[in-house]
Amino acid sequence: MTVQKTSVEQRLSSAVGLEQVSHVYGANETTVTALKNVTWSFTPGSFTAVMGPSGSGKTTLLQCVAGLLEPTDGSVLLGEHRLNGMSEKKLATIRRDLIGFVFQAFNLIPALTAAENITLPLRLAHRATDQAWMNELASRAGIANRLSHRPHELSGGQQQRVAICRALITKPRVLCADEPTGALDKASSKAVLSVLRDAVTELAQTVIMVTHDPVAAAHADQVLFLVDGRIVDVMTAPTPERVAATMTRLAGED
Ligand SMILES: Nc1ncnc2c1ncn2[C@@H]1O[C@H](COP(=O)(O)OP(=O)(O)OP(=O)(O)O)[C@@H](O)[C@H]1O
Repeated sequence: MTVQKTSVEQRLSSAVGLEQVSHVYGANETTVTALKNVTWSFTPGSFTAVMGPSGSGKTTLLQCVAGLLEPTDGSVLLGEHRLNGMSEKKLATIRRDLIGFVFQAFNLIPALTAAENITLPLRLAHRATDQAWMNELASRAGIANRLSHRPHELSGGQQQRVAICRALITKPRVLCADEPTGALDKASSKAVLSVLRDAVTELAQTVIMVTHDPVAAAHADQVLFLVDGRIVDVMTAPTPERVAATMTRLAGED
């Protein structure tokens, strides 16, 4: 089954719209088609998990959404901005202002404190720090008493929460997270997922998270399932058991 949303209303009310997005890596006889005609609308203020077998195109999809990768075909719309064909300069500004990205490996700067890591995107953009916002984020993430620590003095879960604060400090419209709990134990994962959930529920963020973990996916409002570069199923109000059952079924069909 291929699930696609195409109505004009859905596109107009979307935080991110993908229209017939395809992506092919490589050239000539060594090409890999990672995404095939994906059309989807991510509703503002929603939490979406993206799942699928290894190599199904999840990271490629997330990178297209974040403007880190230009699809070989189709369009990516970030609200009113169409990313295709945009100059690298404009794209960099859009990424800086409208997108937050969280990686499995945290990617914090070791020599900077947690507070300095969080405010780095603002300093790079020559913007002042809104101290009240910084304090709110840090306290929501439960790291307010860790702000003067360097990354090596923090647990993995705390480092990921710093990374989420860093992604949210610019108040981006969309937060993209690529396996944010992939390197964390159960308790740290839970804490990180609750920060992402709060970002959606209380800060009206749009969160798109790639994960392999059915428990993590169950924190989302909906789960997109990718197989071979296509959305093949969508689940709303997911539970770990239903997500795991769908993954097992899809692996069997693969
Ligand atoms: N830079 C690249 N050059 C060539 N092929 C690539 C490149 N990046 C990804 N691919 C291929 O594109 C396909 C989709 O990759 P992608 O990383 O998006 O999948 P994924 O679902 O995120 O996988 P995983 O769960 O293993 O991280 C795979 O077949 C992969 O080998």
